[in-house]
Amino acid sequence: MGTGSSKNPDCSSSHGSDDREDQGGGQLYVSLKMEENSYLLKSELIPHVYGSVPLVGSWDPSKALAMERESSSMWELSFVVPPNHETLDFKFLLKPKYSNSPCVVEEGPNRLLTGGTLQGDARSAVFRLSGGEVLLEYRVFIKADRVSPFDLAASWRAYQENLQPSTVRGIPDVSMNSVPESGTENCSSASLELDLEHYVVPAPTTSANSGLLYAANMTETPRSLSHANAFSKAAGGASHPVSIGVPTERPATIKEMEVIVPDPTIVYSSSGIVESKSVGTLSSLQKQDGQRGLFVDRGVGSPRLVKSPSLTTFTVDQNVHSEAKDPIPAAAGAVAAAAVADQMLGPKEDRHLAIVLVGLPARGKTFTAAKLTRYLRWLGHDTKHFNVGKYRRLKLGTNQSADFFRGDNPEGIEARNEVAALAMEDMIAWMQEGGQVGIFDATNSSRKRRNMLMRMAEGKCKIFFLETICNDRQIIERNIRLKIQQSPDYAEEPDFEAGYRDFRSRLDNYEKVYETVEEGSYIKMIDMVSGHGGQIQVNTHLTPRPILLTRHGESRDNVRGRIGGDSVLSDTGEVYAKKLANFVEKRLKNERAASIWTSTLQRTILTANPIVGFPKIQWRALDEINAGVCDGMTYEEIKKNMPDEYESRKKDKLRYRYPRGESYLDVIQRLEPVIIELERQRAPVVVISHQAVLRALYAYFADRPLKEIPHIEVPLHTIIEIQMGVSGVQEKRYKLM
Ligand SMILES: O=P(O)(O)OC[C@H]1O[C@@](CO)(OP(=O)(O)O)[C@@H](O)[C@@H]1O
Repeated sequence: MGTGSSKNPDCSSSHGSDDREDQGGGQLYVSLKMEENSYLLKSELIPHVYGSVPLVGSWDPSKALAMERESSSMWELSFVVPPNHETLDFKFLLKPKYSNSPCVVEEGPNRLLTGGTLQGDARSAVFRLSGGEVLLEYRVFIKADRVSPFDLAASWRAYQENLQPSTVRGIPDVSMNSVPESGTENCSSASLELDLEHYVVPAPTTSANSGLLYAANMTETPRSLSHANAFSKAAGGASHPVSIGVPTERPATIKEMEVIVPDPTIVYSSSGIVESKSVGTLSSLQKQDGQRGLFVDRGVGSPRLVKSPSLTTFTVDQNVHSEAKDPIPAAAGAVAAAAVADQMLGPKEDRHLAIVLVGLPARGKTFTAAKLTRYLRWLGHDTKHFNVGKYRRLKLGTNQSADFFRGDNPEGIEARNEVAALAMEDMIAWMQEGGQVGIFDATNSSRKRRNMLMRMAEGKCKIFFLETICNDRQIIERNIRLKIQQSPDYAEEPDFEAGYRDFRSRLDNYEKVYETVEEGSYIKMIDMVSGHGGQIQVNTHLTPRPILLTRHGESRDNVRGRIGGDSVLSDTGEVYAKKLANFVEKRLKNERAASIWTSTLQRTILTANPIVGFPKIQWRALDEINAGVCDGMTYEEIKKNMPDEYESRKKDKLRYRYPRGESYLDVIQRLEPVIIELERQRAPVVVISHQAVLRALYAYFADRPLKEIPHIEVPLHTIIEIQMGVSGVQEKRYKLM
């Protein structure tokens, strides 16, 4: 039975065993916990699990699965053992958090789980550190339950409370194939070589997708640089002008990035709060109705997302606290801000809005700003990201020490205000040329600075503050370390510790004078990444995870050239479904969790059918654009019988709405909850959907302009892999047939 081949685990080895035997049927849900009994040393050591099956690294310590903190003393990890690995040998090991020193494997024999039963009685895990002198002991709790595939999928955390019974052709909304469908084997490894690279095809090149699609380093560059080629002119004669003639569109380097976690796209923790207040300039908007709320037709299986952030943002702050226990979608701060923007701009496209970020350094402001920019652009608002740090670096250079940021350094304060004012001037100038939403990214940490910005905005644009507050020391610590590694401010600093000390003292200087926002209109994001009392959400978004987008296999209607409909797959489409299953198995074989999302239409469900081992979710929001009265017709028939409709669509495909059907803009709107859920997911997702829908989803990730969406190439039988990482979004295409 199973693999269970017990190699002697050795921390320095990196070979694996994958001698699968297919038993079929079994599905073990394993839950492992480790409890610390003292904090001594342990906070620096992350417990991991590794063992005999590929899922837990095939005895390769570098592929061991990390446990996550469940509470201050408890670590947790749960996973599903694939059906053909009913026997699982494993061990716990400790990996140092920050250094490269070797990991430490627990003492004693391997732990053995056979058919859901734990052999032996080891209730603790003992580790010997520092050459055997220090003994660390953890209590361990191991639980294995045999679950039916359906139970497993249905109990899947993200969807636990959100399922509605399906009325669609008797197919469950959530399902999980535990056994390969008969016939799947025909198209096994033989037809799809192991080397997935063999199937890579170039993505259609656009200015936007040459490698890195969107990242925070694409923020605006001072106009004075692009217009006059001399920054110092517009800078009001401030000291030390830097290089003249830096190209505005110069290629980004990682070091230029201002990417900082925490990532606000992480699931809300129990204590995650979005506070909002609408006063002054926004008050008149409270009267607007909620018709333009963000969440429209969530579709089957979509999460029940409390209530539309666009409504919440207009309530008084306390109301929102009471909602904090609910699973508000991740990125909600950004989404809430987007909703405000959406409401404020409304149908009158000539309005201008400045979203001014506020927060201490290392609180994720730039990350939020970049996300917000992409999201608002996707919604169709002309949006730009102005990063004051970039202005400062271009004007004053990258080597400002912590003293420059002292609250009692008048020259420093003046120079910083000057660059902030310059960025604000640029933003307003851009708005006067038609720009709609400016994201103003700086600490803006004193009331005086914010007053200056409000004065500058008077009569020119509306303004609201988006404050990010994080009280979790661990997260701040991690962000600081990332900052030293990634910020251009420390690019020239070879000594990490020196950089660390300098940034710490910069932070102290900011903390001394920081004033939380109490004026104007604001949204506060408070501890959105962390929680207390066992709810720490670790930002696994730091690890890139793929999103695979594909159309269904060719359908019978595709063969006939008929649009819409709900036909089954053609023979070619069925071959694709098998190849896709094979691809997914290989591409995601090292992932401990992933899910398959389809629409509710047969052609996507059937395409997903041969994929085994992952939960499948149907979303009505992923259904193809509704062609209304044209559903089931060919384009030729529409042209002949409804020439006006045909011409109107040709003229403006983005806005054209099929009679009794939908437009691309409608599709974009109904996809919002899908986007939010995709952002929130920490595991890979395979989205099997349709041409129009995938164009809209792809455009979001690729940051493609709205007007291009209906024309984006999304061919059949091709997988678009989107990699979501801190440094931006990357794309790879595989053509399987
Ligand atoms: O917006 P256009 O370019 O017509 O593309 C959308 C059309 O794509 C089709 C195929 O022609 O999608 P699908 O992949 O779901 O079959 C039609 O059903 C749908 O109406």
